[in-house]
Amino acid sequence: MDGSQGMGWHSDDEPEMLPFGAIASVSLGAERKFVFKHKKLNTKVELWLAPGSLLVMKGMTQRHWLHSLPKSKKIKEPRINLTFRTIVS
Ligand SMILES: O=C(O)CCC(=O)C(=O)O
Ligand SMILES: [Fe+2]
Repeated sequence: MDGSQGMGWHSDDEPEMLPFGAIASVSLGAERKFVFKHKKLNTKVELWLAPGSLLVMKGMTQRHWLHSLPKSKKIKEPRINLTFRTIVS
């Protein structure tokens, strides 16, 4: 997807996911901004996900933080994200 698409604020805390399991995210293609927002504190952390980068979210990250991938009209190149999660049944 290019910069016309993004992902709104959420936590990766679906019921089928292993609680507090690590989530690994590989970015390919266009560099995109990724933002964390604390659920209670007025704190944001912004980072750029470069192509080939690996982002690991683990432990209490999903409990305490939301994250989003903001849209950007400036970004015309496509990006692919591969996210690895542990699913429990
Ligand atoms: O595209 C990304 O880097 C993040 C995607 C994401 O947050 C998700 O799939 O839950
Ligand atoms: Fe997510």
